[in-house]
Amino acid sequence: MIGYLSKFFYILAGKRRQLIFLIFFFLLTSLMEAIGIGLVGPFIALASNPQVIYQNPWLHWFYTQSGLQNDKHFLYLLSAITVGILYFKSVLSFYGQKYVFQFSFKQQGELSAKLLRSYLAAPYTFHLTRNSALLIQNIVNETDKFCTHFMLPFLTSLANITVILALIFLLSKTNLIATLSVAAILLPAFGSIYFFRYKISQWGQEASESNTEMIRIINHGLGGLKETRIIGCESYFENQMRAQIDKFAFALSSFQAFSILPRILLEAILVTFLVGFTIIFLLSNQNAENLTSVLGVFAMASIRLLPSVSNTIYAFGIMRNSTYSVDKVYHDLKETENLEFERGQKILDELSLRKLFDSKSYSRCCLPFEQEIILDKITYRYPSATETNLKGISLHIKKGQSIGIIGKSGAGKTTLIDVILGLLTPETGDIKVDSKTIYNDLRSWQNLIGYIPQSIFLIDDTIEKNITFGVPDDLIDKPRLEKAIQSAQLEELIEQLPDGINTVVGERGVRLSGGQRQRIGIARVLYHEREILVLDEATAALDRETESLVSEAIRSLSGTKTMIIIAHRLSTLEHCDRVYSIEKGRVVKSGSYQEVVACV
Ligand SMILES: Nc1ncnc2c1ncn2[C@@H]1O[C@H](COP(=O)(O)OP(=O)(O)OP(=O)(O)O)[C@@H](O)[C@H]1O
Repeated sequence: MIGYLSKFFYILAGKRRQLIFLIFFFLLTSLMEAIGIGLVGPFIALASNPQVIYQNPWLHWFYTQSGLQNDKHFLYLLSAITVGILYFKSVLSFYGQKYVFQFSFKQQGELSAKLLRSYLAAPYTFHLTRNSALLIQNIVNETDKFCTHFMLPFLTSLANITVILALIFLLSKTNLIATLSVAAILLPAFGSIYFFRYKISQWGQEASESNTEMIRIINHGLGGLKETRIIGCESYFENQMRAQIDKFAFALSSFQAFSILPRILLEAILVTFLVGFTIIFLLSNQNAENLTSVLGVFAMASIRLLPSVSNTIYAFGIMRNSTYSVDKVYHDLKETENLEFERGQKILDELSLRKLFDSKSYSRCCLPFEQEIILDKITYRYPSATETNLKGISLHIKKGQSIGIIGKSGAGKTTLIDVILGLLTPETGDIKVDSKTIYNDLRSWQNLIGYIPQSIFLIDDTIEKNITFGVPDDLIDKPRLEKAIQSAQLEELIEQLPDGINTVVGERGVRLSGGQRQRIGIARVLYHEREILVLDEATAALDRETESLVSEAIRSLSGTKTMIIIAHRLSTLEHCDRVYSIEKGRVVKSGSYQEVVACV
């Protein structure tokens, strides 16, 4: 558990001051509680025999200090102090608990945001090996488990443990043998958690894994709804889901059933002990007055001790059950932090983002680009690939030029584009802009680029938000938006829609045709007015007529923009200044459109 606590403190880095404050707060409330309960014993003894004032040196001292002349008045004063302290403690512990809840749930939100940020900043290769269901599970469920099933029980058990220690100390002052007996009863209950610790962790892991699997199955079934419906395999996904639900239910119910066991045992053993203690006390003919006061303290202590102990045992169980979540959150934060550091890639803060989208300061966010881009002997191999995917590729692109890249399926065109976009880092070779490597400041290089992939990603929002993608509302440039819509041949479509540019396109743009989605992607890149345009089969989804109109719009940019275009339809590359033909990760031919295409 100590190892998990160090992970816990790593995850909560920067919050140590609040944690220390909380721990002190709990110590204070426990102290108040101990004093309150400690006063109950003398109070009962005093009520049944006022002579105790003169027998007990503490009470006698207090009595003389109070200046009261009457035993009864002293009893009233003592009862008022006892009740007052308990009320004060109750108010204090209410606010303490409230603060703990506020702290925990705030941390959950911050942790989810921190994880999302880490995933967004992580290298592209990180995402090539991770299923998004796993990331969703980590951001939403594991952070929830970390906060509500690890941090919250940890903090409340700190409070409970201080109460337990204070009460045991109090008991030991009253009757040492009885205290040792209580300790002997409590130890096996704590021991049961220790004994079953691996099983408890395993149940937690199984529940988490089936949760991830459930998200994955839902993604598959609903994500490919058309295919699912036509093939008729709905029950295939349903059965997969049921299998995971069974696993999840088994893991959760096993843990829940186990976690109440110590509490039930503890209650039974403690009651047996109290009854046994009373009988032994009576049989040994001890003073009944002593018994009343000792039992009074014991009864109060049991009322408070029993819930504290069973809550602590329950909390330990829950924490143990959530260690898998702590591991996952810790692992991903640590891994992405290292990767981010290695790559020097950073996420723009609010101010830099606004600068980037503000046309007045845009150029200051970019790498200076006046002459040329040089790709110098780029080699790249995917982490899971056995063969090198790009083998010493060199390209030379002058500012304002358009180059075309052709090649059979699997030749390495998209891989090359991903290297140019800065998503994949080459094993050897360099990309230079005006003789400066882009790898010293990848973000400034990416700020120069506009990208249109084979299939455009649309958010479930309005057409306007999809075109201006990521631009804060107050920075949306309306005339620029109109111009982009016009150039991407979207005017007619928008006019037909009842809500025009404010029409919501649906998840991944389901309410639009493939060609319309692609044109929104083209409008997006035109709106952002980047210096370099990278088009990966950008017009492939368009019909011939729209394609020629859109291609015309793109072509009209040649000379002003630098373009890197991948196309299967060779006619799309006709206007390119230079065409490169790629085969098995190598440039096999380059030259003018006529020189290269004539050989294909
Ligand atoms: N994530 C990956 N991990 C391992 N290998 C990959 C990965 N992505 C692509 N590859 C391999 O890299 C090679 C080049 O793929 P790439 O997608 O660049 O080809 P392409 O020329 O763009 O093909 P297409 O025209 O069909 O899109 C292929 O052999 C492919 O199997």
